[in-house]
Amino acid sequence: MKIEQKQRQDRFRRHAVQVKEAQKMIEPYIAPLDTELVCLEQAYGRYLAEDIAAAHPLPHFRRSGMDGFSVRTDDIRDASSEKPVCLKVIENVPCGFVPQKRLEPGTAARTMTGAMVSEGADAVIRLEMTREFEIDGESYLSVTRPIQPGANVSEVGSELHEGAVVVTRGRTIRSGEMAILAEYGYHQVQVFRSPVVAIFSTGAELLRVDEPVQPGKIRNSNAHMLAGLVRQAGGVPRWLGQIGDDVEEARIKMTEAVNTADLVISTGGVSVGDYDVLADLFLQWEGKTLFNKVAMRPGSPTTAGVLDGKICIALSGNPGACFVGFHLFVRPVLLGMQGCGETQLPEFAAILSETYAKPDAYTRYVRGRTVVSDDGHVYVEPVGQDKSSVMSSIKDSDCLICIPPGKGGATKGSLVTALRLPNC
Ligand SMILES: Nc1nc2c(c(=O)[nH]1)N[C@H]1C(S)=C(S)[C@@H](COP(=O)(O)OP(=O)(O)OC[C@H]3O[C@@H](n4cnc5c(N)ncnc54)[C@H](O)[C@@H]3O)O[C@H]1N2
Ligand code: MOO
Ligand SMILES: [Mg+2]
Repeated sequence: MKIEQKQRQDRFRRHAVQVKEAQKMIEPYIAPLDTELVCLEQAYGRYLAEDIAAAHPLPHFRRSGMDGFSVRTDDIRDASSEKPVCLKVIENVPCGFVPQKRLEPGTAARTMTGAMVSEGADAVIRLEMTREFEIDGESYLSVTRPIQPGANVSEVGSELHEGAVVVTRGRTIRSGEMAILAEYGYHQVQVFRSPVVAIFSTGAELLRVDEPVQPGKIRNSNAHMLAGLVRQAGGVPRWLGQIGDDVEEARIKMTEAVNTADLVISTGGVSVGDYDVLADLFLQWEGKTLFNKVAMRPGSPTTAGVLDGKICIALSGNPGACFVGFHLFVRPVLLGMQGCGETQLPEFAAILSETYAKPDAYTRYVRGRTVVSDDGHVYVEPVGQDKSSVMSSIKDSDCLICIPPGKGGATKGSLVTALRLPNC
């Protein structure tokens, strides 16, 4: 039998692994990258490489929650409109200042929101609940009702106690984390290095974006979609260009990719067609092929392997399949390389808003949109054309609806599982 013929038969003879099984096959090769120190301004979107513990309690002083007066609630326990209580104002405490005097019975201090509550005080009464007046150049206030001890005072450590772990290693730094890091004085922070992801595309039909459209040819949309998806997952895309349908060219490109990146993704050429050169490469390369078929649609010919310790994921050329394959297989690797524990897309249960009749032997990941009804029920609806070759509906999806394998598809009103897509 000629080599070529044998190869073709090998290409047809594929064992489809389940999605979870395929993910597990990649897992042993995922390792967190080294770490680096970046300044806080550059830290947004990066993944923390250290636990952040509260170096001091928060707040670290007794803080007023209102513009008002620090008072001793005992002093005003019996205050009423008929019998107002008068307190002498002994000092004025703006934000950022330390009160100089302790409150003795019958006194109060003017204390603004965010300022330190005076010693001896156990509450802050709001300005609106008091009437101020002067006698002989001295300030007083009159109070006509009592307030609860602790009112409008944030006690030391009431938000965070000293030593509490506030942000854990592997967490993405977003606005809330930025705030905590700033509060605790992290002008620099240790983060995981961003994985460099080599991307190359195969296909003689591919045009660059700046080339005029030609009969039979298409512009390379996958490469740009993937660059966006890689960025979204914290990676740095490294575009290695597009190659024709030549297995030797693919071999050279794969070697270059492995030598210059932490992770490799390619698009196209993984099915059983005459020019599916990546499929051929994975049958005769020096690397270890992990799987070359997954029991899913779109993206069943998605292939993965390891070369020189680097994970190489060959995504399908069909844009819908490329998109789904990225989320199920590439994104978890990228997140794992950045120390993130939660690498899979979050699952949620929802009601299918219309029947999805297309049956399949494999699980389908249908591009969908989430809608919350007025009565609070969560629905998911397919976002229009769902063929693997359709690209234009990708932008409208915020989830992937999982349609289980079987003859019937899934009917309107049935409960389905969906995977939440990150903001792509
Ligand atoms: N006889 C069979 N044919 C096909 C099978 C099969 O089992 N038996 N599987 C089908 C399935 S499922 C899929 S998915 C596709 C997979 O195709 P490939 O991954 O080999 O991708 P290509 O053949 O290179 O291209 C497919 C399609 O996608 C377009 N494409 C390719 N690259 C890009 C790009 N960078 N940007 C935009 N569009 C791209 C390409 O022009 C083709 O139209 O195979 C089925 N066939
Ligand atoms: O598995 Mo393919 O991606 O359905 O079309
Ligand atoms: Mg093909």
